[in-house]
Amino acid sequence: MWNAEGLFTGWVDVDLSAKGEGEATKGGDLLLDNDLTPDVVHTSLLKRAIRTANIALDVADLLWIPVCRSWRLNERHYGALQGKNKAQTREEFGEEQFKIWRRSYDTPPPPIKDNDPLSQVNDLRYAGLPSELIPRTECLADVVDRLLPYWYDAIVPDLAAGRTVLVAAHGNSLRAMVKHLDDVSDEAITELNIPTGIPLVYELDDDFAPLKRGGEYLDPEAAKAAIEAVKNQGAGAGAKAAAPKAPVPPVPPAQPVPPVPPAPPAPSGGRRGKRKK
Ligand SMILES: O=C(O)[C@@H](CO)OP(=O)(O)O
Repeated sequence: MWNAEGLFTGWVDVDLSAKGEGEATKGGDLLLDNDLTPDVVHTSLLKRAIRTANIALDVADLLWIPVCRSWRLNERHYGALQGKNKAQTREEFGEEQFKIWRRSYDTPPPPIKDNDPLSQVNDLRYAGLPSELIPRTECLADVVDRLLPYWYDAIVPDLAAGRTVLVAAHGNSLRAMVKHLDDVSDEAITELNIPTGIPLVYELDDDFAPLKRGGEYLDPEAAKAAIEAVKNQGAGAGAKAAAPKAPVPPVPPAQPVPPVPPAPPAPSGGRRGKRKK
């Protein structure tokens, strides 16, 4: 629902829109059409992933399969940007900062305050977690760090037992998973976007490495268009102004340097510095 409204979502438990329900139904059809029969499903603790899985599995008549849920599959925590409008944020802070917050590997958005109504510190579903494990913001590197224990301890054992595993998660938590699977560099991952609702299939070898790098979308044409749409989220009026047909105004010779947008407060958590692959 917040994708439709152009808002940063992160750990806020926003529901599926009618469009999202339609995508999930199509996802179930694609599983059926491709004879893909998951033996087990892993989801985040967020209802948009849980409902996506349920709708798709219902279509495939597989609602009965075992389910595991974990906060480690949750969307990347968007810190103080949660609930903010993407286009407005891009306009206020500029294209570069906007892209850094959305897609950089190791720069998290400013942290959310614990007393912010969109903070998750008092959310019942994380009551069993030590407070320091509940993110106040995350960069993608932080997501890789919290996702990998789940990959090794929960998903790999299912794969090792020969099971077909369905993972229903989120654009950025799945970017973290793909980064691990395909061994994508910290630079290259900034250009990777994962769309909603289109199953992405990885066949893995005995070492749980992909037989085909990048996997395979079950509807490659729809995926291509949807990837572009995700990439351009928040582009709004700026994108229209930059469209090829728009005349490019000449730059006057003595153009004053525009003021640098204010730097966000230093994040309290999150990973900084370069990480090895
Ligand atoms: O808002 C979010 O949580 C994510 C996923 O919808 O958006 P983005 O693609 O901007 O990282």
